[in-house]
Amino acid sequence: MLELYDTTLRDGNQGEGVSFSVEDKLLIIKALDRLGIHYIEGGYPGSNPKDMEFFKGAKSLQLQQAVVVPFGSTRHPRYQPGEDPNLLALLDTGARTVTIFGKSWELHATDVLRVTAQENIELIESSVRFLVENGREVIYDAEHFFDGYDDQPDYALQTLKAAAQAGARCVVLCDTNGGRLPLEIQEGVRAVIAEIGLPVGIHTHNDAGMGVANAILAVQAGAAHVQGTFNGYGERCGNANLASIIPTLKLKLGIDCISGEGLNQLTETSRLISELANLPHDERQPYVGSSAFAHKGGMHIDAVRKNSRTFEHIDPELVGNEQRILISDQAGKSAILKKIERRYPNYDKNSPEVIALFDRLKEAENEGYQYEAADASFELLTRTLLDGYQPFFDLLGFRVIIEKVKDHGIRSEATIKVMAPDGEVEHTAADGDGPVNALDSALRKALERFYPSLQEVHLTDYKVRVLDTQAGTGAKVRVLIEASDGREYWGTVGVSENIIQASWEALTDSLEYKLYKDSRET
Ligand SMILES: CC(=O)SCCNC(=O)CCNC(=O)[C@H](O)C(C)(C)COP(=O)(O)OP(=O)(O)OC[C@H]1O[C@@H](n2cnc3c(N)ncnc32)[C@H](O)[C@@H]1OP(=O)(O)O
Ligand SMILES: CC(C)C(=O)C(=O)O
Repeated sequence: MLELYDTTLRDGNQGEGVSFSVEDKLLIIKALDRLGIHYIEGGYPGSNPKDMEFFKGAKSLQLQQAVVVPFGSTRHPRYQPGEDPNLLALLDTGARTVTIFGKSWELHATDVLRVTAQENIELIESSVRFLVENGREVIYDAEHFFDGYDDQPDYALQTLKAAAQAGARCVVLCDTNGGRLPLEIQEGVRAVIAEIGLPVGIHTHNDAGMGVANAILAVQAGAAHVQGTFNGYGERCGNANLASIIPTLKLKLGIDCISGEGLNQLTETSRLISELANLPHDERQPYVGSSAFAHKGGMHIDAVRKNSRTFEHIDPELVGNEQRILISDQAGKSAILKKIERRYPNYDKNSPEVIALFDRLKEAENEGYQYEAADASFELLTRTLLDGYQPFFDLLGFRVIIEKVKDHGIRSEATIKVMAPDGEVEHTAADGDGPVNALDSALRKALERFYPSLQEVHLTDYKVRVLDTQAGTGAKVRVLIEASDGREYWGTVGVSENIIQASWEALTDSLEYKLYKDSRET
């Protein structure tokens, strides 16, 4: 069985902008355990009090299968093993498996540790032996193995043999600088397997964009343990991305490293980790990004409607992801049919309704509307054209006042008049941080009496894009709003030369969609 070793919480945490709290780490460990990861590197206890603290909390975790591992280095040349603070910190965690790294490249021994090549071998041997004699299972990470092997193959192998003779359970070959190419990795792994009677692991970085490819080739060359981080977090360009490695191993190479149910949780887990890292999820990530199975070209959408295998390398559900159809000016009638087929199963490409919607879409996109991120506006447009949908409210008028008095702040106020379907007219006013906020508040004030569920809606994103920059301040703008009611997110769009009008369109679509959605649910 191939071992999966996750180092998001240690090497991933070395990535720019990534810093997990103890609580984040505990949540991530539970998610990785549910997924089926075998080893989770939790942190570097010799590095900082937060990581030491983390290992105290980790002891009480009830995990199904994952082993939580602390990470550290071989002893410092200044200390004997029994005095080395870093080795003692590893023992202090109480973990039964520990990982330490040592130098495989003579350059690092002489220029960084400032010891001789032979002294470096002794550091490795004595550190591993000390941990083994203290009852620990040791995973030995050979830092810069491939650079060292390229420079002096015999020396690099000697460092591994020192770890093996001292009792390491497994040696992990690292492409620490991330600059090696797949065939070099394959050759190195094969050479080590031929020389060392231990399971061999792989740990690669992405500095040449080869992180995942290098890990996969290593496994094909016989590596039995693969390290990586979720979402590819890690120092510089990051580590090999486990969210790509795992499905590739399981689905392409048939390596049974994770269960089918585990694999189904891949997208959810990757998103959770982005969330806890407080970083935007990379939607272009293979397998787990929302663009991974999103089709935009009209011909491609036509093909996936006929058979999804034509443009999908795997079934997205296997990794917990889903197919998405993007509506844009590059869509054809098949794209429209795919979007509406559940509600209107009897339409085909020649239905006048479909042609009308297609023509309106092309026109609207030409005017600057973009429905790719505005599914809710597209749904309302569809319902209006195909079913004569009647909106829940009708705007009779609004006025926005922006007032600036010297030495005082700027003030925005909106008044609004709307009519509900029963003919009742509501006239309200509200202040706001800016004109759009004032309009939003006045509109809600007017409508919430009729439709209390609008209180659940909040705007989660507001984006303005200038469409014809050469027109200066007279340019047309596109406003995209994302809203949520805590259960669902939806996007709406508005376009105008007037930013208030564009915002108004997107805003009203967003409230209208909530009412439409609620009416469908009841
Ligand atoms: C490839 C990797 O990702 S390996 C992991 C790298 N991760 C980190 O560095 C994050 C955690 N590191 C830390 O918190 C700190 O560097 C500490 C606490 C470990 C050490 O802090 P300091 O004692 O102040 O040392 P500093 O960071 O300045 O220098 C690193 C020291 O580690 C030594 N060192 C580097 N690799 C090894 C090794 N494999 N074995 C033993 N010592 C090592 C260096 O020689 C240097 O010691 P020196 O100053 O006596 O020459
Ligand atoms: C020491 C190892 C595991 C490492 O982080 C690397 O080589 O990148």
